[in-house]
Amino acid sequence: MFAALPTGAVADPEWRRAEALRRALHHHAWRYYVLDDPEIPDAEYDRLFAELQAIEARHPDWVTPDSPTQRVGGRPLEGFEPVRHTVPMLSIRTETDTEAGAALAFDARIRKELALGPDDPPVVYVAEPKFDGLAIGLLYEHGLLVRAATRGDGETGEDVTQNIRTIGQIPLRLRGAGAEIERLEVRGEVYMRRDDFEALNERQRARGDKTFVNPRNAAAGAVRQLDPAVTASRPLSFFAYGVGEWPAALGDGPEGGTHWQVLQALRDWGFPVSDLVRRCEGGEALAAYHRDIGARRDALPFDIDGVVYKVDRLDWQRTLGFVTREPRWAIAHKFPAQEQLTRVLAIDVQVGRTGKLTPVAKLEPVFVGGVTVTNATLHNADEVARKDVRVGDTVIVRRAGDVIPEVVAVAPPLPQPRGEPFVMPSACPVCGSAVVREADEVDHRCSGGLYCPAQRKQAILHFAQRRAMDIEGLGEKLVDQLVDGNVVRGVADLYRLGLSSLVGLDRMADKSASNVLAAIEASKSTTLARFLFGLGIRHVGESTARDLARHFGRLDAIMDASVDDLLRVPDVGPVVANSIHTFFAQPHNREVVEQLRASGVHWPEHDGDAKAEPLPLSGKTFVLTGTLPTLTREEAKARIEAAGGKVAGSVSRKTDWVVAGEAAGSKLDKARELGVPILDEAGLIALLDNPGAVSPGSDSDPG
Ligand SMILES: NC(=O)c1ccc[n+]([C@@H]2O[C@H](COP(=O)([O-])OP(=O)(O)OC[C@H]3O[C@@H](n4cnc5c(N)ncnc54)[C@H](O)[C@@H]3O)[C@@H](O)[C@H]2O)c1
Ligand SMILES: [Zn+2]
Repeated sequence: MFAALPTGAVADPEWRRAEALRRALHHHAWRYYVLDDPEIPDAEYDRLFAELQAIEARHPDWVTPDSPTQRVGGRPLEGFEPVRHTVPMLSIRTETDTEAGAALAFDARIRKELALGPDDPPVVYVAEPKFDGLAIGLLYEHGLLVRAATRGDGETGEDVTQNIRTIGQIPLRLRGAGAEIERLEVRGEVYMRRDDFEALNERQRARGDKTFVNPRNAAAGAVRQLDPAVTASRPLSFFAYGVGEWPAALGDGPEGGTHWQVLQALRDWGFPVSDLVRRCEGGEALAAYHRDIGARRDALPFDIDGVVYKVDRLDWQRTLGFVTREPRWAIAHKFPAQEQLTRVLAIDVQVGRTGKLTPVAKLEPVFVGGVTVTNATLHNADEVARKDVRVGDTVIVRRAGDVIPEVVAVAPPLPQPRGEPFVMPSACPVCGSAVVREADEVDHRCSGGLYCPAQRKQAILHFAQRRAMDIEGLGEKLVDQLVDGNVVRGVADLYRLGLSSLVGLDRMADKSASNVLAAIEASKSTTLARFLFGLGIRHVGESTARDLARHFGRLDAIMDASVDDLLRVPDVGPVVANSIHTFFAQPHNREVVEQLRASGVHWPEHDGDAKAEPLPLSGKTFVLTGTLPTLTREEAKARIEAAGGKVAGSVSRKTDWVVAGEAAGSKLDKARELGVPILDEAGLIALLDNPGAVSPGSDSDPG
């Protein structure tokens, strides 16, 4: 026999859809509330939630008690002590319609529920930003913070007191009259400012760690840490917006008491209360508030996802009461979402003014944070690999405030088969020069600094600056015009400029044009150090340029120097040496240098310090121990130093020779242990007389 066929609701495709939605919403609520690591943007979650609500509204008998529409938040995490809320911490009914009409509809509903007639005065509301963070209940006894709890599932939260104590904006002791209240529970939002969030992610990125999706999840994750030291290391902020239990000491709440008074009291007691909160009379005023805050949203230092309207009179709040998971006297009126799903059409690489390569996702156009976005940054190659973003994937794009849109994560399901993993090109997509990535750096860079069109403006400004070629009058505005008008394509073109190409440019009279030309002409006579610095080779600042000029004396010697040759310059390490070598290995950079020389740029050259005969033992370190048969310590030291060597006090791996005499002690043992060559006096004299003959390794052990 077959099992009975499903009948009634179970066979209904809409019932099956509701089941699927419940399953999906449970999964995403778990990722969001329990793990602080959502897989889909809030807007997507809200869309699924609204769809389920609509089905449940048509079929009230299908509503299950565990339906996400009937519950608040998520289960508390194990590892925290559970805290039962005396007054439940609820959700707020969300109005996703971002048009002003939603405010009017809320006002109309409140008037109806309060049975107000057309002749009654407008209802007074308090309108507040809806901070995008994590709700916290703070319990104070006799003015002292005794417990802090998360919302959890609304009934039971997590005890996060130790973590909350690390947040400077949360008072540990209340001020003024607050100190006298026997028991007070303050509600508010822990959040992370946008700049703090960007800086935190920047640090994560630099360390090669996973970045946070948005400030809300970073804040929630920081509060729900088992180790308070981790919380303390994350920059968290706080706004208070209400009280749970109305303090018994204040009576039953003043007759005619208002939410506005509560906020003022919270301020007096030492809590940060947003100065964006307003009293509004009637629905039109709420709609105006929504528009006003919406227009200022991008400029705020923190994320908000909407505004909250609350009936001001506390007695009316009590009259209106609650439904399952939300109060009837408040509503959240949303703004356009700052995160959306879209598809990656391609991953391009952009070259910045300083040669930095940035992978950028080309997106299917998507409306996010109030604008249509078609490009979003992926920061660097490591970041693309860490997030594993590939062409064809669906991703979460975030655009908040003035921060450039960013791909924050790949969203499941992944397409099958997937695209190829992204690889950084080895040649600059703009100029074809070699792309390099230095040790300990996350960024890839184009090495064609002098030639690369992406870096033209920067290169010319650097070249012309006072400390380099000193071309007075060639500032940013003029360079912009010259490059944008295609009059100048690189530094070499400066020496081909004539009066006709300058006159007629914005703010270029005959006089200033001839001044600039004269300055360009005068710059032809320069020094090798200035010229080198002006080339804009990465890591070659003024002082390195001077060292290079002194050491090599001639430009050709520097251009042809090997990395080893470059390493002989004092203070030049491997990173700098490689950077110089790579720069001159680019044929295009060399061409520009030739063009500059051909236009008459010149400087005095000399043979360079490098060519002077080096002392035979320069760079060698000796350690003396024991009594030598004929030479005193001082004599031995003087003779070593005259040959360019150094005498050190203790033996290390950097020691080239130990010179040991009678009664040599621990230094000799150390030399043996490290395998440092050992000389007796005769060996030392032989070495001083003929440094080439004895090399480290051929030791003559006196013992
Ligand atoms: N991306 C996902 O997978 C996912 C999953 C679950 C939930 N969510 C998101 O979570 C939100 C739903 O959350 P909710 O039901 O927890 O409630 P809610 O965030 O919509 O509203 C209640 C909360 O608002 C906060 N709040 C901020 N400012 C306030 C103010 N001035 N006054 C009072 N409260 C204020 C409080 O923390 C309170 O707990 C939705 O935005 C939803 O998209 C996303
Ligand atoms: Zn380039």
